[in-house]
Parts: sequence; structure tokens; C-alpha cells
Amino acid sequence: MGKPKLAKQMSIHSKLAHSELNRPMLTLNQLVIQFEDKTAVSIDKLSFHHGEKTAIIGRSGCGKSTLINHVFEQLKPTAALCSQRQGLVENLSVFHNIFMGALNQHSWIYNLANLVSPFKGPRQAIQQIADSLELDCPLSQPVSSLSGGQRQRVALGRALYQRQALFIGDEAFSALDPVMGQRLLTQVLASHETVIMVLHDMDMALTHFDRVIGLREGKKVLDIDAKYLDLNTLEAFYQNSSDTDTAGGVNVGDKRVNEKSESPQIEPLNSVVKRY
Ligand SMILES: Nc1ncnc2c1ncn2[C@@H]1O[C@H](COP(=O)(O)OP(=O)(O)OP(=O)(O)O)[C@@H](O)[C@H]1O
Repeated sequence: MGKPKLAKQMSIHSKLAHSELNRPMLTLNQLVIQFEDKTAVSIDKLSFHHGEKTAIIGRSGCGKSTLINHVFEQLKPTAALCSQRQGLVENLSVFHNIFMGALNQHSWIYNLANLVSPFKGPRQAIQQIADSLELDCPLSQPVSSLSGGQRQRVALGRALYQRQALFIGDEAFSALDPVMGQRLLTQVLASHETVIMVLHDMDMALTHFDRVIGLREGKKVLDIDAKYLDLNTLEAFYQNSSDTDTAGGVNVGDKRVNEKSESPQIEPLNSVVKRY
């Protein structure tokens, strides 16, 4: 009999009580992030909610990674991040790289013992994750000898091994072929109650997410239910077309799509200005 799929195995970690769904998870208020004299992100207000699957889109350099890294910093204790840079340790094995995702969930003695000689429990759990990610290399293989797509799946595995309710991904499927990318995205969505993901794949954003946030030059110019969007609109969004007005709205055909209304009971965090 085959091993259970990860989505099933992990669903226990992602069950939210019905009353928790759509509860505000984070509200950013007047967020400005600057690198020297360049403003990478400047957003008046943006909220994320429990149970929501949110895609963040926008042209290269518009501030997506900067925003998502800030969101992760705010939600760290309950979030797993699969970042664009991956942060894998080259000469360590697939097992060790995945295991390191959950170091902060165990004592240092347990971690050290597993890093020296892996226990059966974590070995089986990590093998199960590797199988579900279609990683067919041995767990003992060093990451330095893996292909780009395999490395990306190790980074995904490290995030999945944390078994958090919130998954934050930054182009987490970009090195995979489209069919595998779709399959693994479905798995990630099924195994986390809340997902916030930077994507360049328009089709994925439309078909798998509840909400789409669009950035342009660090500003939020789109924030709507995915059901109001289509591919043509998103393609137009990626061009410097007049479909996006200076007030930050987006036109769909001859209708203006409303920005997603913010819940009035949300308590905003204080204004944040980060300078690097
Ligand atoms: N560490 C840094 N130091 C200086 N500038 C930075 C740094 N990180 C990002 N930036 C700048 O901030 C802006 C936003 O970068 P960011 O990586 O957030 O964009 P992005 O939308 O994620 O791009 P991509 O789709 O290419 O990954 C860019 O102009 C980038 O050059």
C-alpha cells in the first residue's frame, strides 16, 4: 500500500474552528520599507485573514518579496516560509536541510542527536514528505548535487516539515515543470488553512486562490476576490496600461473592480517605517 499523501497527513495541523475562519490575522497600516533612498514598499492598509488563500502578483522588482518577508517577520511563530532564496545548506543532505525547518520546535539535544544520526521517527516523516514532493533522490544526498527543481522541493519540504497553519511562499514553484507545480501547489493549499503566496503564474493565481493582491512600484493597486478577475485583466495589469488608475483601482472591461473592503473591526498595527 502506498504512503499517505502529505495533504492528508498534515490536515490535522491545519484545522481551524469555523469561528476562526476569516478572522483578521494581520493588519498592516501605513507600512513603508526603504532600502537606502529607495522605497520598496509603501502601503496604506493591508489585512490578511485566517483561512484565506491569497496570491500576491506584480512585475519584477515591485516589492513582493520585501512585503512577504515583512509579513513573515510579523507572523513568524505560526508561519512557515518558503523563500525565493531558499537558504539551503549546500553540503548538508536532503534530510538535514528538511529537518532544520523545525529546529526551534525541539530541544537542542534532540536536534543534535538527529543531526548526527537521524531517529526513525523524523526519518520516516521526512521520507514521507520527500515522497509526496516526488523527490526521488536518497535523503542522504547533499543538496549541492541536486537540480534546481529538486532544490526547490527540498526548500518546500523544509517549510512543510514545520507543520504550521500558515504557509508563506515566494515563487515556491518557479523551478518546477507546470504539471508538477500545479500538483504541489494543490498539496500545499490542501495542507495549510491559510496561504499567502507570491506568484508569477497568472493561471495559478486565478484558479487556486481566493484573493489576489497586485503591487506596482511598492504600492497596492489591486486587492480583490479572484472570482472577479480573468486572465486578460491580469495580463493588462502586468503591462503599464491605463487599466490601473492612480487612485489604485483596476478596471475590468468597462467596469471598475472594487478593492476588497477591509473589515472595520480590524485593529491596525502602528505605522511601520523600516529603513535598511
Ligand atoms: N537588500 C536590498 N538592498 C537594496 N535594495 C533592495 C534589497 N532588496 C530589495 N531591494 C529593492 O527593492 C525593490 C523591491 O524588491 P523585491 O525583491 O521586493 O521585488 P519583487 O517584486 O519580489 O521582485 P521579483 O519578482 O524580481 O522577485 C527592488 O527595487 C529591489 O532592487
